[in-house]
Amino acid sequence: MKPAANLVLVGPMGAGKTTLGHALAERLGLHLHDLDRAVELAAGASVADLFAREGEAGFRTREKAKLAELLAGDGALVATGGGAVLDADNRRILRARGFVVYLPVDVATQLARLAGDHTRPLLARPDREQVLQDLAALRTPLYREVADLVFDTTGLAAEDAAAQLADRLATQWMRQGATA
Ligand SMILES: Nc1ncnc2c1ncn2[C@@H]1O[C@H](COP(=O)(O)OP(=O)(O)OP(=O)(O)O)[C@@H](O)[C@H]1O
Ligand SMILES: O=C(O)C1=C[C@@H](O)[C@@H](O)[C@H](O)C1
Ligand SMILES: [Mg+2]
Repeated sequence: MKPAANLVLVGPMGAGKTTLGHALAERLGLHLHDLDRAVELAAGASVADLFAREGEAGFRTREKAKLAELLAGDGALVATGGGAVLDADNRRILRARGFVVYLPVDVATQLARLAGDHTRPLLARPDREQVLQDLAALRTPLYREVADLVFDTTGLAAEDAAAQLADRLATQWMRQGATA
């Protein structure tokens, strides 16, 4: 088993990485580093503004730099953005520096959860269902490639999911020696 480093949540938009991440942080007594939020704070601009100003490529460059920064030390809890796994260097660093939990979610659930959302530029179009299906086809293998644990939250409220995930981590991630 790889040595304990950082605990990282990956998965599609609306999987609950940020929401579950906050609930998990409270349970584990850790601070949640939300990658999207960290990029926004460093740039002084929202994800949507960065996409508009710099294109997706500009956002991905910022996301990559911030992910490397967050995973440079040990013991951090990080919620990534849905596209962080696209970059091969990111996947390498996730595997090397993180105990990675993949939160899968189906497209119908994503559509329902993100119905009123205007903060995710990739969904700022009418054919959201098709977009989410195309993203899933491309990205599901990448989430699987980096995952140490697949944790299905279907039917669970975020708080209950956090409680169950904390139990699973107690027998897996934390027993490897991570400080939580
Ligand atoms: N387990 C859950 N049950 C019900 N609703 C949830 C659950 N997890 C998240 N949600 C809701 O889904 C929406 C999106 O969740 P969240 O922002 O945590 O997704 P995310 O995985 O961080 O997405 P992104 O990749 O875009 O950052 C929020 O409104 C949140 O309240
Ligand atoms: O799935 C994605 O590519 C994205 C997810 C969000 O977390 C943000 O990082 C941004 O909206 C792009
Ligand atoms: Mg998020």
